Amino acid sequence: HCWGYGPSDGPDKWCKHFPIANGPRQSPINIISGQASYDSALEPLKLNYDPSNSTDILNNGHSFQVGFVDDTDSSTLTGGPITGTYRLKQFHFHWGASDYRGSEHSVNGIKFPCELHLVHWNTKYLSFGEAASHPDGLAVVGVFLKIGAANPRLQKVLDALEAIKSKGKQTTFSNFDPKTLLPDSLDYWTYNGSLTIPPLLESVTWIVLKESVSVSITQMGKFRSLKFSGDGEAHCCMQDNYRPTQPLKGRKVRRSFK
Ligand SMILES: Cc1c(Cl)c([N+](=O)[O-])nn1CC(=O)Nc1ccc(S(N)(=O)=O)cc1
Ligand SMILES: [Zn+2]
Repeated sequence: HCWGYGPSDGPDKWCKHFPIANGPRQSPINIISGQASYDSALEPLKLNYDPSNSTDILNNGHSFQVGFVDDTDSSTLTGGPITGTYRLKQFHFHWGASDYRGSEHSVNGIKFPCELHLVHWNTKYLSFGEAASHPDGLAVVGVFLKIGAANPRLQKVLDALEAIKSKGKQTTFSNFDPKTLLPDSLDYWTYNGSLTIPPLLESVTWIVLKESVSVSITQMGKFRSLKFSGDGEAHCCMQDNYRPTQPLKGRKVRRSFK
């Protein structure tokens, strides 16, 4: 990759190779709750995941992701602000070097230590890659993680990190239900945005949950024990892998809750 999160290849430099970085619908954004308008037409989110669809966990050099087979409609997102059926492709996280930063979205200027992204693609297109090039192609559900009690639902994911410390490492990861990572309430904010890492494609309907889930300081340490670097390269801790918030440029943020 010619991009990363360091001083020479980080978010402020991405526009050199990806001019869309300065586009009209970039993500993430700071959500100002008082300016988000309630839309009674927004439906409840419907997330139906089949745990047998989870396949692997991979350190891709900028985060780690859990992959899902997406050749049938067995793990889907419907309802919410979207029309049609979107299939789960993968989930991953962004986090900070300290507990005071790490999330990509912020709420009234508040950053969280970590943010989970569940990435889905619109089945009106033939594949994720095809969908990623259309304005209604992708839908990502964002969940904030807040420092508190250790989250037992995270433990299976964090235990698997031992096997994928460095870039390119991958191992099997089966029978995991990502629904267990979600908070009780599925109230959400939604807006039209983009991928938050290159190619920064403006094809994402963002669905950011209002309620956070907990993560302990020790569990945060596990995230930070990963490496951006590959085996044999100079060790570079995987942390601060988040993009700063981007200008709203006139976009409206809606909320599903009163
Ligand atoms: C761009 C692309 C294509 Cl096209 C394919 N593919 O398999 O065809 N894979 N990728 C990579 C990918 O998924 N990037 C991605 C970037 C940001 C996010 S985030 N943080 O949720 O905005 C989610 C995903
Ligand atoms: Zn992400």
